[in-house]
Amino acid sequence: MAVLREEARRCVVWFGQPAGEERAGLAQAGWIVRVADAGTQGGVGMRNNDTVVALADLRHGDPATVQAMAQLMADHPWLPWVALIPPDMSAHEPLIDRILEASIEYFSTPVDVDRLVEALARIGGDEPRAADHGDSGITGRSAAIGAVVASVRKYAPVELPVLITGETGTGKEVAARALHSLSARADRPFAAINCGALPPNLVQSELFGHERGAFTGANARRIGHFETAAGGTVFLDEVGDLPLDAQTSLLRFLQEGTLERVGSSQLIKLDVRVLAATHVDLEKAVEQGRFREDLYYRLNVLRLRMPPLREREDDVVLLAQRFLDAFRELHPTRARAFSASARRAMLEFTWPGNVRELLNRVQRAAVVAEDTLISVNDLDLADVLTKQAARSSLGSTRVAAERDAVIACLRESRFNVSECARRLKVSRVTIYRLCKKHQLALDELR
Ligand SMILES: Nc1ncnc2c1ncn2[C@@H]1O[C@H](COP(=O)(O)OP(=O)(O)OP(=O)(O)O)[C@@H](O)[C@H]1O
Repeated sequence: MAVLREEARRCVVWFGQPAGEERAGLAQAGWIVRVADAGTQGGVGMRNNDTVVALADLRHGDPATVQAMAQLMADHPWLPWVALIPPDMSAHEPLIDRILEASIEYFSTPVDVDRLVEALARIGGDEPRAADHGDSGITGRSAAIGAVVASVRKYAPVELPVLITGETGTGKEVAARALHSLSARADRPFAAINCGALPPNLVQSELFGHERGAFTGANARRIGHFETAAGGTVFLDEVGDLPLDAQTSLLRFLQEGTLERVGSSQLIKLDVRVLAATHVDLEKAVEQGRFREDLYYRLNVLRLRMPPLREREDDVVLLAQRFLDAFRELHPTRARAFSASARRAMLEFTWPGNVRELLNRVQRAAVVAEDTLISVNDLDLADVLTKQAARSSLGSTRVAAERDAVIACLRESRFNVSECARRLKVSRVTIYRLCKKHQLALDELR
């Protein structure tokens, strides 16, 4: 029996009246515009697999429509909102404040339609599944992760080592698994070994195995990770932590495809692809004599750099929502999505622990959240917004100081622009530019 699947659509629920040009721009980018008004109750014709973004067009903020927006917000708290704000918008009513607080992006009117389309693509996704990169298992829609996936697809079928670099928690192991699963070795074993976690005296035997009686306590023959992964892939995480004797054995394996178990002189031929990762600077380790230069060149044939999360702004909220959805499948929680300030804080934060830290914070927030929306406090990121506010007030203090300095100097120079420019050691053009920037009319100042 044929199974009919409804195609996913992208809809903007527009509270207000889109101009012809706005409607056409969105339609061209593949968005269906549904105009909503005071009569719109709860249901706005969304289907489960549709991507929906709500738009508060405050050019037409009549109280009944604002009320309908607030109702939709209450019924569907996880809906993302954007707001269009007219330049002459007067004092806020509490309902409008709530809408602005819930909005991820604001646009002053007249609207720059290209920017609006870009924002909607960011919020709602370019294509319904663009974030999954097919079968690679790597999630993200940022340009940086797109470049990683392109390299992974190129490197996967090539039988050469790949050196994966990147800060802790950036997904180096995820990338290694993708290289394996997209290679011809996909149905053979994948062994991930954290070299830094192995006791130095046991590294050789863990990797390459040992014979019975090879050392005190070796009561039986043991097969190492390389032999266990025969035909497949070995991923050596923190390869810079390998002791020098293990580096020598690894180099021989890469050059000749053979290994010796500890306590044996018999050469074993093996087909294993080696992937390695490091979060430390291996070049420096080579300079300091802690890492063999010849091994470094062997491992570094193909190089993959995993970008830190702070360079993947477009992925942060997407990954957070994925982690929350995965958590919801396994555990009971009220949380379904993130508040607007939580999203802002996630975008502002620099994520020193990268994707792993994001995963941990989201899981913790899902446990402590008492609402359907995860708040900035649930994520323990309230400080981030406080610092941002302090920075922006510092910015506005600087602007005010610049304005005051220009006015004072103009007064002292009896409004002679050339004299003022000389005193401030800038050009006359700069004085005119500053007057324009701070909306200072020379005639009115006199
Ligand atoms: N693109 C991604 N999509 C989904 N989950 C990801 C992604 N990247 C990383 N993760 C998750 O983040 C966590 C850390 O990833 P991973 O262990 O691959 O990082 P790493 O760079 O190898 O870290 P370390 O340097 O500490 O070994 C894992 O739980 C992983 O599943």
